[in-house]
Amino acid sequence: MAQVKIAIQGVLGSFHHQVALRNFGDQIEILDFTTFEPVARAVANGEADYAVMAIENSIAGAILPNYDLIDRYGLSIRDEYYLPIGHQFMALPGQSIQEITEVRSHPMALLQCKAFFAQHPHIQLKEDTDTASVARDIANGKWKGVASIASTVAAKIYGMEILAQDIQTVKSNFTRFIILQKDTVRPDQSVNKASIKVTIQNQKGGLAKLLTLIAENGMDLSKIQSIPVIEKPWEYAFFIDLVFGDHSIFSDTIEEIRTSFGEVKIFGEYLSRK
Ligand SMILES: O=C(O)C(=O)C[C@]1(C(=O)O)C=C[C@@H](O)C=C1
Repeated sequence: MAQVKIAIQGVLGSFHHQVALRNFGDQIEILDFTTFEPVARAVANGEADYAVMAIENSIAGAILPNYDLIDRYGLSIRDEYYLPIGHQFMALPGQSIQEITEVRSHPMALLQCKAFFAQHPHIQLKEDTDTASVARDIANGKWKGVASIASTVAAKIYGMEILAQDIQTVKSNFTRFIILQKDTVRPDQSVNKASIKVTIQNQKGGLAKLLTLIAENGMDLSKIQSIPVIEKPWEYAFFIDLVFGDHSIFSDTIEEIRTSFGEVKIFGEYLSRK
């Protein structure tokens, strides 16, 4: 039987890879890419069945460009996954932290460890494609003086020594990933979360009106993110996550938003995994 193809950003041992395994099991084919855009494209053109995509982190915040990718490539959200993230500071075995002059990692990983590097100003920070690929490159190139921030799994795979454990600024650190597919997911009535996009013309009290409508319908707004509408300078679209108890209340709310604001795009209706 053909294996399910999952597109991810990052290599074996990256956090995306770990979510793909936890969500789909190990009988999968991984299509790995160095950036997020080809991940979205692979799902849109049918090369991959699903994508795993990080969307926000509890320390570093939202990965804004990914909202735009979901929108532009017309992808649907079928599920979400919250992965606890522990960042390990690792290098070739036998070195001390004092001997490390450079650390390379994914920009989101570097952001999550800002406090640690403030205490080690002799280490230069460099952005790279993903956490695990740097561990792999250090191992292959036998680079001394260079470290990576990656997972314990990546340290094991690439034979790195962990010099400092769990260096993220706050120990309890989570990244929320979404699982994407090309076709619209047909939700059943048990779903209790939805991701939508509403565009509001710049009018007095527009956003307040939208938020009031959501609150008055008893919906829990779990996330709101404004993204500029690039063709129309200074106009914004709002990406909103709603959590609800009753699906019919969600449907009614969407109708009310459509009546007041025009187009509402639904990216997906799924189960909240928080
Ligand atoms: O570099 C990795 O290992 C990734 O999977 C990327 C990524 C991200 O995009 O945020 C995933 C989780 C962590 O927040 C840090 C990096």
